[in-house]
Amino acid sequence: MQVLSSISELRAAIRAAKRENPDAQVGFVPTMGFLHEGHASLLEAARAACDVVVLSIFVNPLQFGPNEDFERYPRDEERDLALAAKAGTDIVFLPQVEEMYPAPTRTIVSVKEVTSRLCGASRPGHFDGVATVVSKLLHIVQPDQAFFGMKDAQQVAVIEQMVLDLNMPVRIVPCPIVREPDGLAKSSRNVYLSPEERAQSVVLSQALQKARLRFEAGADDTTPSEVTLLVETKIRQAPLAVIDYVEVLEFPSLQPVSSFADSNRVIVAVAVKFGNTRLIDNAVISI
Ligand SMILES: Nc1ncnc2c1ncn2[C@@H]1O[C@H](COP(=O)(O)OP(=O)(O)OP(=O)(O)O)[C@@H](O)[C@H]1O
Ligand SMILES: CC(C)(CO)[C@@H](O)C(=O)[O-]
Ligand code: BAL
Repeated sequence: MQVLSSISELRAAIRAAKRENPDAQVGFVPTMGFLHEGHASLLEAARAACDVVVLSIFVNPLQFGPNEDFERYPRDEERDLALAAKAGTDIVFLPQVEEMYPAPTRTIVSVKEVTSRLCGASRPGHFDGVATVVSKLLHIVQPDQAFFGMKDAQQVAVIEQMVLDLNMPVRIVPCPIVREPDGLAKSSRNVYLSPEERAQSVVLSQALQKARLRFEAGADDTTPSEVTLLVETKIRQAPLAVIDYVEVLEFPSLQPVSSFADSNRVIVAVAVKFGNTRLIDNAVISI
């Protein structure tokens, strides 16, 4: 496995791999590091579908708000490289901030409408930062396929819209959410939780499970506000949970649903704070 920190070295390595096999399919997994089984599942999906697997680890300052956790975001390069190697990665791109942003960027990629709700509303500017860095990374790596986790379902919708609108020649592959045995979605930020918060964080997945069961019992005789209330009531059973949002929207447009009779696919999306730690989770349900 090659570990590279400059854009020129990375481009040379990908060119060399393509010289060796001109038909090589390049798979790309962008991350912010502190890798866990969720990231490993993306690398394994890339390994299964592609000949060359490229992983990027970059904590992107552009997507963090002024009062967010950029400085304290967990980092562990040695552990990340061991996990990446085990998952079959060929090339790891580990740039410093100065390599990605040698000067203040004057070009921002801003995706409209799909960013107006959920994390787009709670974290102003966040998706401009994500779309800009993902656009840069896609231009640098030029993969055939790029793999993203559905834990960040709005991010998947944003990137799919960007790739469509800007005619980027890459296939976006959404991958399922990997969970802890008790249901909590794996996330680098889970390490911030105190033991008490960790125990209570299980309400997110339990609340989404309740929503799933409600749809299974019959989508025709429920409403978005009833599902929202069901989910909020379950989350409020955790005394330390502070709800940021609970929303039921059409997926992937992320626009409001008036009645389930008119929708094929909806997302029940939640963001909940435990102390300073903000967790997100969702269920995408076909009706
Ligand atoms: N539990 C998971 N299952 C599947 N994919 C995941 C999971 N967690 C993260 N990913 C995916 O890994 C990629 C990189 O995400 P990132 O490095 O931000 O990890 P994270 O654990 O989501 O961190 P954070 O704590 O910032 O939410 C994204 O496409 C993300 O959706
Ligand atoms: C896609 C991404 C690597 C861009 O910084 C980040 O938003 C993430 O880890 O999901
Ligand atoms: N996984 C999304 C990256 C972020 O929270 O900034």
